[in-house]
Amino acid sequence: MTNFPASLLILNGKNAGDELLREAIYMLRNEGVLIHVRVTWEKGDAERYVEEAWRLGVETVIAGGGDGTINEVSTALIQLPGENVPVMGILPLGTANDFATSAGVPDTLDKALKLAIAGNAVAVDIARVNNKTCFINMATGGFGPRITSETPEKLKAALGGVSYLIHGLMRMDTLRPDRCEIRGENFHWQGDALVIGIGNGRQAGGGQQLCPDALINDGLLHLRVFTGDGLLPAIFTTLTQPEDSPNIIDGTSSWFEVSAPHEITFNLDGEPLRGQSFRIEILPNALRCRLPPDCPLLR
Ligand SMILES: Nc1ncnc2c1ncn2[C@@H]1O[C@H](COP(=O)(O)OP(=O)(O)OP(=O)(O)O)[C@@H](O)[C@H]1O
Ligand SMILES: [Mg+2]
Repeated sequence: MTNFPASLLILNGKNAGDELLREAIYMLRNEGVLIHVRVTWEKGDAERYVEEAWRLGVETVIAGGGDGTINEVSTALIQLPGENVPVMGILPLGTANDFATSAGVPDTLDKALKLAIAGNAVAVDIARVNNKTCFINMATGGFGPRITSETPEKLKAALGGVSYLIHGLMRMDTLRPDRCEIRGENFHWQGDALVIGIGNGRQAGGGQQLCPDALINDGLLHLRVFTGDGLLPAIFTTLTQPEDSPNIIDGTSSWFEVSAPHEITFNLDGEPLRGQSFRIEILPNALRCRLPPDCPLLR
């Protein structure tokens, strides 16, 4: 184990009291593995710790948290200059962990830690919105003020992944289709959209496979639009039997432009972004990530 590359674990503060994790880290250190640990308190902390990791020269920065933590760590990593940019490892400790789950990252602490520290590093894509905000997993968009707001923290803490489903049902009444226009390479669609999913990865919202064919190293974004008149039964059929649904538009492109006469809220790996026009582009091979050898998201 002493030959394992040095790591810095960025632990989302929500998980700071995890005693099993503390034991696992001490055990690794006893075996000679160099692993620093930093704990976040709010947005922005992860970015500073990524810079520190880079200055320390560690080979791996481990994102210990959920999709939001992975988002912050990966976004900060792609901004680092030079050649010695650390690789990203993933320790799934969030509520939904959509990216980690769909990537096949083990959900047991020991296995996930081993993979994060010493797994095979693969170049993966990241998506950038309006030249600024990034997402590594998925952007989901919809109309209505509350549709993509984050599941309340208390509900998440009490119910875990199920809370997304419940919260989703609670806010169904706010779902309403609205006009929008979407362009991409060889792609143009205009109509009434209910939900828009643009994926680098495949699933969001605690297991909803919005872009089932997406790969994180194909240089492409996968688009799925749920169209229709906003009747709830339609979206349930659509989610359960997508192949039979007339309410689905699919597309792939290295970029998409979405514009609408009314405000859309996009949820980028769990963080909201509102606006009327979005340009989303893929940045191919933007960072390296330690993933399982049989990762279903790799081509
Ligand atoms: N100490 C802390 N306490 C509460 N929130 C924190 C803390 N540190 C960072 N955050 C915030 O946590 C959010 C990211 O949480 P993350 O997505 O990792 O977990 P999650 O939402 O529970 O999991 P998932 O997104 O997989 O469902 C960010 O908005 C970040 O600013
Ligand atoms: Mg989150």
